[in-house]
Amino acid sequence: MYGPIVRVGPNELSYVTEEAWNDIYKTRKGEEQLKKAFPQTPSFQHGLMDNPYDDQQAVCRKILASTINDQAVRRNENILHSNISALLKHLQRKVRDNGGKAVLDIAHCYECVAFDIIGDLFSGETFGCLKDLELPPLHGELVLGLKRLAIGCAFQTSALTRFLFLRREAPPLPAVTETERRLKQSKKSSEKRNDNILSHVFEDVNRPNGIDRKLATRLAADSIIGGFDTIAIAMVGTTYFLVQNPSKLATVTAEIRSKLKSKSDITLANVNSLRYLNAVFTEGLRLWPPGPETLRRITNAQGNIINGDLIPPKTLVGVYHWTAGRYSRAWKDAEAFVPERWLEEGMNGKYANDQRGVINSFQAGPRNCPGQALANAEFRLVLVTLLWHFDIAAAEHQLPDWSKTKIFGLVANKQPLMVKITPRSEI
Ligand code: HEM
Repeated sequence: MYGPIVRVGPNELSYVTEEAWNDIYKTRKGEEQLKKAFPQTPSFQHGLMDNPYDDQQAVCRKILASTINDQAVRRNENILHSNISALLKHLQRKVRDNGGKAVLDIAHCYECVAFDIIGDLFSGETFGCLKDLELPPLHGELVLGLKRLAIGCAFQTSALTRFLFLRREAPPLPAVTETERRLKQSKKSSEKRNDNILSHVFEDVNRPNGIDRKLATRLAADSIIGGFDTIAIAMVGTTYFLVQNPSKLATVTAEIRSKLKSKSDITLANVNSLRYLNAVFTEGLRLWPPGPETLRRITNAQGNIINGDLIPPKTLVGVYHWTAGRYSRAWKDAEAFVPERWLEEGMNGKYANDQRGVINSFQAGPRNCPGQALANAEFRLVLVTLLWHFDIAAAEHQLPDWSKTKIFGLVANKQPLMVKITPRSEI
């Protein structure tokens, strides 16, 4: 068993402590923030996620965050509902066509709905996934992009690999190409709905001292990169743990159906108050973080105090989400799915000694996730809609053990999740 600080590479430390979150990711008065360690290729256009400059990052963040924050999500709640309804119709048809029950890959369904929602919020055009429940090639290209990023991060760590692999121009990111395509299209279209991410980001370009077009394109693209798959992964992981733990599934289903009497009660305001569901979400993220590895930071030129020690300059440091969520010295029953540990009864009882602060699923500090409100809303609305309409169960008696899943940098290897769905009997 390793301790909470592990040297995971010649120049890299991994931490699992609450203090490390503060020291690595938060801003300290009068001190420069620790920079993100991202692969740097010549003339690469930074957006938000990979922006190494504190001042530019803060400007970009303000612009993007205003398009996906709580208010923006509430204003666009109808977009979430219309896409979720499209998914629901597919599920209902499959059940009807199969004599009252269907076995399907729910992971694929989640990927389709999440991709269409982000497309719709982005510029008012979905990716068409929910038409025939099919993902376009762009989805695979985006996943590949994240894998390439993981390889780039590894190459960044040594002078030799930097010289060999990172001195050439990087090919355009698929999300940027898609953003440029949509920009052209929106110029041609006469029917514009301006309350979308792309329009809001480009509004800034036209302001005095606004950001330039190249940066705006890359910034808008970051919302696709950050939002196209993260929520789907959170939903798949959580559904896996729910069908693996039928008593927890029964508890959350009962909460949903008892609090929301009719279909029209499935609203953002109502689902936010479901306390067991909230605990399910948090626990799902603990065991199945969408970015399981870490986004490293690099210590400053004079070094930094981290977890009480002075760490030399230019050392890579980070908290690995997967490791922190499953660290058995921080969690009782670390590998078990126990939403109760996030509820008062668990916090004051059996799980009182859990070190909840060793995870921050949406990160901490000035570079935490600006998509949190959207993730919270979408996760809840999709899961609630599914469990309100259907009884679900694992299709196989013996579920594969996902704790052995291979992790490739920022992405865990995807696998299908076959579930059996039947209409809830009382409807
Ligand atoms: C369950 C869903 C999600 C999780 C768990 C998640 C998690 C995270 C985490 C951990 C970071 C920090 C990365 C770092 O270390 O620097 C981050 C950053 C970011 N996320 Fe999310 N995210 C989710 C959904 C979304 C969505 C839906 C969007 C956009 C629509 C989004 C956009 C971003 C962006 C743009 C950043 C970079 C922020 C910055 O550097 O200032 N995320 N996210």
